[in-house]
Amino acid sequence: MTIALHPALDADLSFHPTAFTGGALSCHCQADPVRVTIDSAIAHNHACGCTKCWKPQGAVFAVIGVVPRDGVTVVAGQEKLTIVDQKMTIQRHACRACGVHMYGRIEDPSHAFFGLDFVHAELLDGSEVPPPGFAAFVSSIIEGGVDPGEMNAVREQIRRLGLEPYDCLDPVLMDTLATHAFRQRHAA
Ligand SMILES: N[C@@H](CCC(=O)N[C@@H](CS)C(=O)NCC(=O)O)C(=O)O
Ligand SMILES: [Zn+2]
Ligand SMILES: [Zn+2]
Repeated sequence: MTIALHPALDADLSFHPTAFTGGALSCHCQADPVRVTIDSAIAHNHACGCTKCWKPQGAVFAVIGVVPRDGVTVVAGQEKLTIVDQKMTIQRHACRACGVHMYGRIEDPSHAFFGLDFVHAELLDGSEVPPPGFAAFVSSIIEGGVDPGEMNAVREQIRRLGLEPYDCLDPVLMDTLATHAFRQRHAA
């Protein structure tokens, strides 16, 4: 049995790396979409199973990565944007009309990922997008409604795509968070 993980994961098992270095993201509104430009490649692109990240209809995973916030510019529809939950570490700026999250921003300067914005590559106009490198917050899909009995099959499905399923972030990002925490705790 296979389940619909995300269109980018379900459609093609052999992802094509790309030389993508920027472009424009559009929300799903037919009329007057919100548009956001990014001026760099997307790093750490991954699937995220948490309940907070935006997913397309029917998907249980989001696909999301990071870009430097200085290169993220809202070029149309600023008035349609709203912050989903001000209390979250990641302030997700979403289109009020269609619900798509255009970018997620960390405003706390002491956070390890301050300076990076989270974006969904699938919203880019017509460009090939970077392949996800791992699956994060996999167990969280249960909170989103997936039957816990399906988890072995889901993790197998992810591994068959050549991705490693993690229940938090991957070791590179977890080590970055831990290193930052150590340095903050032991700062002179
Ligand atoms: N189990 C929780 C996990 C939420 C979570 O921690 N999400 C991660 C990955 S996006 C995070 O960094 N969240 C910070 C935030 O949303 O501000 C859920 O599914 O809601
Ligand atoms: Zn919209
Ligand atoms: Zn998430």
